Amino acid sequence: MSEIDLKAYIRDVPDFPKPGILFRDITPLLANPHVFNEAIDQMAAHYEGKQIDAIVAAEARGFIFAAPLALRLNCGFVPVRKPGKLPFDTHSFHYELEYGSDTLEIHIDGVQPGQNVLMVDDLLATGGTMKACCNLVEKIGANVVGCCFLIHLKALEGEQRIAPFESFSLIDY
Ligand SMILES: O=P(O)(O)OC[C@H]1O[C@H](OP(=O)(O)OP(=O)(O)O)[C@H](O)[C@@H]1O
Ligand SMILES: Nc1ncnc2[nH]cnc12
Repeated sequence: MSEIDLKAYIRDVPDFPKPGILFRDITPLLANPHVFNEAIDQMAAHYEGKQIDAIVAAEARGFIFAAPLALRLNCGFVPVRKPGKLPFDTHSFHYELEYGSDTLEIHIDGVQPGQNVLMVDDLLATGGTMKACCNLVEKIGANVVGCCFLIHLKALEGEQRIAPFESFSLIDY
């Protein structure tokens, strides 16, 4: 069991990016290689022994955890990006958030039907982003093995929103 208190490396920034939002800033954790490494180790340990072919994550903060975790689990990393950023043919998906809507894209050959896919992001808030990504992966015919987060903001009920997909987080508020 690790002695590192991961939560101690998250900085609270009130009223960012808007009044009333308490922003959970991951940059102190990222700045410390021992702590960052411990977070990736704990994520990898949770999925040890599971068959995972690929990790899918949305830009930008999701990439930070998805890439090292993919190397640790010896599987591919497939990026989901904002419109117009991916160079090859894409599936595009539009989704509703708590306030407003957004569009994301994935390469058509990024995930193959039948693959087991682990979804990764830095933070689960309303679950809108993750639910949209999971729905897309399933529409392609792949299986979502689980959804892995560094941080889970429980009061926003994102876990219920992404159900029945399983979620796992290292730090809960
Ligand atoms: O559960 P939700 O309500 O969907 O919110 C969580 C998402 O919000 C943040 O990304 P953001 O859109 O701020 O983009 P960024 O990673 O580029 O900062 C975070 O990295 C998650 O992807
Ligand atoms: N409170 C929060 N802190 C950091 N990132 C977020 N993304 C959505 N809500 C957030």
